[in-house]
Amino acid sequence: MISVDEAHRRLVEAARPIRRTVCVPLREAAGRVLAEDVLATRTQPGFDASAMDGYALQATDCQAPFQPLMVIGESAAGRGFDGAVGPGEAVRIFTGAPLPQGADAVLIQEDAERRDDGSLLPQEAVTKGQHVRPAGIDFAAGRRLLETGLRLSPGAVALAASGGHPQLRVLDRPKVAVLATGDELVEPGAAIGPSQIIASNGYGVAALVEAAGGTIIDCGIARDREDEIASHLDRALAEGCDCFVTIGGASVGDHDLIGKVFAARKVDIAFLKVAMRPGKPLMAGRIGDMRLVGLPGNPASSMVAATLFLAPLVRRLAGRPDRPLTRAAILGADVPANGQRTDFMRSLATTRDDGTIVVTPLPRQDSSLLSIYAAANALLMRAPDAQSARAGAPCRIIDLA
Ligand SMILES: Nc1nc2c(c(=O)[nH]1)N[C@H]1C(S)=C(S)[C@@H](COP(=O)(O)OP(=O)(O)OC[C@H]3O[C@@H](n4cnc5c(N)ncnc54)[C@H](O)[C@@H]3O)O[C@H]1N2
Ligand code: MOO
Repeated sequence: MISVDEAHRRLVEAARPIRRTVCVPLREAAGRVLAEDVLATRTQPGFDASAMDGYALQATDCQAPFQPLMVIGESAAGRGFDGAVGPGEAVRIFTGAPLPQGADAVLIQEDAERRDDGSLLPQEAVTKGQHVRPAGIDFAAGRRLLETGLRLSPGAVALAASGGHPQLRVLDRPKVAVLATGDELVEPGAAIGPSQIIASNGYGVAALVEAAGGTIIDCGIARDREDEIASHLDRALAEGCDCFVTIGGASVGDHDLIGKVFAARKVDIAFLKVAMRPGKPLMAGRIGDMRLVGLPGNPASSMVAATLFLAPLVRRLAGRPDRPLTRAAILGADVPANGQRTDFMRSLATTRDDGTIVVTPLPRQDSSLLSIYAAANALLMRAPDAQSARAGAPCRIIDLA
C-alpha cells in the first residue's frame, strides 16, 4: 500500500498531454488547449482610427485663439472619408472610423461648437495624435497572438477571431472508457431484482471526467466475469482510448476481478492499493499509452478516488494546467484522531465574511452513502495518524463543487 502523494506522483505527475489534435470552430474553442501558435493574419486596426465621436482635423488648427474650421465631410465606422483634410478643414468622425488623410487628431464633439453656417469652432486645444488609435496599436500582422499549450479563455477566443482565424487547432479530448462491474448492477430506470442495486457511480465519474476535459465512452455494465471485463479492456485498447476506468471489483473478495484482469493483460502496474479512506482498493497502471484506473465500488470511495486521481489525470492528458488540490481552512467542529490512512471526510465548507473557510464533517462517513456524498461540498483531509483536533484548528480541504 502506498501513500496518497506517492500514488499521485506515479499516476498523475507521470502523465503527459495526449498528442492528437483536432480543428474546432471558434464557437467551440473556449476551454480547449491550443495545439499550435496562433499568428495574426492581419494588422489591428488596419488603419489609424478615431477613438471618439468628434472631428478629425490638424492639431495645429485647434489651438487658442480658436478659428472656425470648415467641415468638409464625414468618416463613419465602415465607411471612411475619401478626401484629405487640409489646413482650416475638419471632417465629422465617429468612434472606430478611419482618420482621413491629412488629419492628425480628433477633437471630441463636446469640445466643438457647430455654428449655423455649418462651420466648427473648437473650444479646447488638441495635441497631435489625440484620440487617434494608430494602425497596429493592438497587433501587427504576423505577430504571435496565442501560444501552443494555452487553455483558451473567452478573451483569447475573441483575440483569435480578431486575428482572422475562423477555427483553431486544439488538443483532442482524452477518450475515457468507463465500465461498471458487478452482477448486482442494473441501469437506472431498468427493472431491479432482489439483491440488485443501481449502477450509479459511473454517472458521477463521467461528470468528473467531462469537467476535467475528457470525453466518455460508456461501456455500460460487465458481469463479474474475467473474460467479459477483459474484452471491454481489449476493445478500449483497440479503439485508442487514453484511459480505461473500471468501477468496483477492486478489492479482495472472490468476485473482485479487476486485479486478475490486470494481471492477465500484463498491465504495467503503478499501484494496487492506496493508504486512503475511503478508496483504499484503488488500482492504476498502463498498457502502452492507455492508462488504466480501477476505482473501488463503494460510491463515496469511487467518487473520492476519481476526484483525487482520475480528474487530475484527465486534466493532465487534456493538456490543462494542474490545479492545487487542497486549500487552507479551519475546523468547524472537534475531530477525533485519525488512523493510518489519509482520511477524506465528506464535509460542509462555508466561507466567513473575512474569507476564512470553516469546514465541518457530516455526521455519517460510511462510504456507501451517496446521500451524504452529494450533500457534501468539500472533503476534509486528515493526514495519517493525525492527532485529535479542536474546532478552530487549521486544516486542508478539497472542494467538491
Ligand atoms: N475483506 C475485505 N473486504 C473489503 C475490503 C478489504 O480491504 N478487505 N475493502 C473494502 C473497501 S475499503 C471497499 S471501498 C470495498 C470496495 O471494493 P470493490 O472495489 O471490490 O467494490 P465491490 O465489491 O464491487 O462493490 C462495493 C460496493 O459498491 C457497490 N457498487 C459497485 N459498483 C457500483 C456502481 N457502479 N454504482 C453503485 N454502486 C456500486 C457494490 O454493489 C457494493 O455494495 O470493498 C471493501 N471490502
Ligand atoms: O475505503 Mo473503502 O473505500 O473504505 O469504503
